[in-house]
Amino acid sequence: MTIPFARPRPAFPEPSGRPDVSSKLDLVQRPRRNRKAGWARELLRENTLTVADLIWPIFVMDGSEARTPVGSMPGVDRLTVDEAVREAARAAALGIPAIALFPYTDPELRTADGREALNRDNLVCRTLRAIKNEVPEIGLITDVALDPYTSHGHDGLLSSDGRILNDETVAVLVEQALVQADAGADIIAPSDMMDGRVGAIRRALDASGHLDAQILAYSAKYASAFYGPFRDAVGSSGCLKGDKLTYQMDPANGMEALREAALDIEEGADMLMVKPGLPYLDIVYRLKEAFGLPTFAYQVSGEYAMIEAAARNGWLDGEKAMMESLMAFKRAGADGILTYFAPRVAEKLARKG
Ligand SMILES: NCc1[nH]cc(CCC(=O)O)c1CC(=O)O
Ligand SMILES: [Mg+2]
Repeated sequence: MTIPFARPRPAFPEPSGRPDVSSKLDLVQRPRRNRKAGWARELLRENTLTVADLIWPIFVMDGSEARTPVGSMPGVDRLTVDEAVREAARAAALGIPAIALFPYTDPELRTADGREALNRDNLVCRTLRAIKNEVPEIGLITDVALDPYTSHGHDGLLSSDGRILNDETVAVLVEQALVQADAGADIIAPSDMMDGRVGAIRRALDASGHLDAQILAYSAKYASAFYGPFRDAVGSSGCLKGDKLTYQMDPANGMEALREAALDIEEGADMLMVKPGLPYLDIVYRLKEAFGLPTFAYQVSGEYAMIEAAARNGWLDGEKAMMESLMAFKRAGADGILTYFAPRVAEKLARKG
């Protein structure tokens, strides 16, 4: 049998008498040679993680000069707009290329139709304008989906018999995307998983002059338990009725991710996203291999929470686990990673020089 990447193995000679314990193995290849010292490991390393690989998701809330911790995400705070501007400036100074914004909407403003998503003065729009004004060099990504704004916590509109209405939802998402682009979003990221939304958003952006607004399509977004802490952060865990299984993907499916991504590319996606991250590295790899489009992975809230929880319990080395998890995304072919660790990683990489 020939083994790829290895030389054919000669048949072992018949044992003759007692084994000679002092004898050396007859090996031509000794892969450990290439790991013998730090300089050799550096020289031969196949992948690198740089600050340019990082996208930082942040949570914004109403008010001023305040931060409130997210209980299930130790180390992560919701930020008022002025604090978000300060953090954006810090991120830009560290070399983080882009920030993704997620709003904690006042529960009073949540409605069945999620109309606050279309308010040109909503939290996301105010944050976009403030950061664009003060930190114009950083890229701004906004999430297109209704869950931060709906009273039922779903990403789309709900019919009276409890179904998520696809085409009706897409019409609202198009408006939401336009409102975000008008307020200064550079990258529009639909995370709702409705069919046809990428094409509809692309056409509307083009028709309104936003030819340069990029679309980062959450093409393969799975119905995942790892979003739990995020739903706390944006305040939708309390109100979410039921589950998202009729629009987010089944964790058992891989081929379906290829079909979803192919459709989004046909419809005009500039970049693809896989979400969650670490449990779905096979999907990252397959999408990158199949399409070669810029492909991102989202190390989601639950992944962050698991590493932080174990680290804070002293069960693992948090810094090392953080770096290893991010390198794994690069090895799988990701062009970048959305991660709540972004500023910590950026600081660590900067210290290394
Ligand atoms: N459209 C909502 C959205 N956008 C990003 C996340 C999760 C991100 C995370 O867990 O960090 C979710 C949650 C969900 O689909 O319920
Ligand atoms: Mg789709």
